[in-house]
Amino acid sequence: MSGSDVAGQGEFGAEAEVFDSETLGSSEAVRNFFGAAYDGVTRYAELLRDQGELRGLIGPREVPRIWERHILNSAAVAQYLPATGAVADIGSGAGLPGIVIAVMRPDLEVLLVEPMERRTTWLSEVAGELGLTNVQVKRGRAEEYHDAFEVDAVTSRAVAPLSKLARMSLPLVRVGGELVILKGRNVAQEIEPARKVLRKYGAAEPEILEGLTVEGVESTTILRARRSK
Ligand SMILES: C[S@@+](CC[C@H](N)C(=O)[O-])C[C@H]1O[C@@H](n2cnc3c(N)ncnc32)[C@H](O)[C@@H]1O
Repeated sequence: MSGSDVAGQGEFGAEAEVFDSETLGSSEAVRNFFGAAYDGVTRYAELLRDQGELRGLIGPREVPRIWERHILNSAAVAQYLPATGAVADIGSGAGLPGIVIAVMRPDLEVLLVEPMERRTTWLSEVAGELGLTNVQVKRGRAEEYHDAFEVDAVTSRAVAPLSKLARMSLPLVRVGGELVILKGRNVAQEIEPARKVLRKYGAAEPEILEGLTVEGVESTTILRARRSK
């Protein structure tokens, strides 16, 4: 994986403060936040820490900040997902946010859409290791599934600018469903260039939603757009 496509290099969360990931991951606030999902999320963080760099899933700089920039960041999206139904995470890569969602929301069916075999192998192994019976790994580009399935929500992080992401993802969202994507702080700038494609696929005006703050770690912004027709 080249440096440029390694997730989490400057896009998410605050750069200034560096937390000790192990300490953060075992803190009371993080335990309380995840509740019943804590053990599963912790196991996933350990797998990423031990194998993520070796398997080309995350860059070396990300290993000490897995909790801060990846787990907590991904967790922010869970609160905005529907109560039940199916969610497709487009471009799951190492499993962010898809695996975190699957652990936190066992009531949701989670489809992990990822074209690279090396990464789908990893995703299937992680799902097996964590005993996630609500995960399906779909190897391929999102566009290849446009006529294959529809879901209640599509999630995505660090895959493409909104205009491109909307084109690849909205055809997978059922009418009444939502695109719920993790974005950097400058997300508002992506809306104008995406308006035409959002209209084409019947998406309502996007909302910009707050992420979350746990133990002083601020996660990134979330953009949500409902498909109204
Ligand atoms: C920078 S990585 C981000 C991975 C993960 N979402 C994260 O935040 O760590 C982008 C991922 O999107 C995948 N991808 C690129 N184009 C795609 C497409 N058209 N459909 C689905 N996945 C795609 C890549 O293979 C890669 O795993």
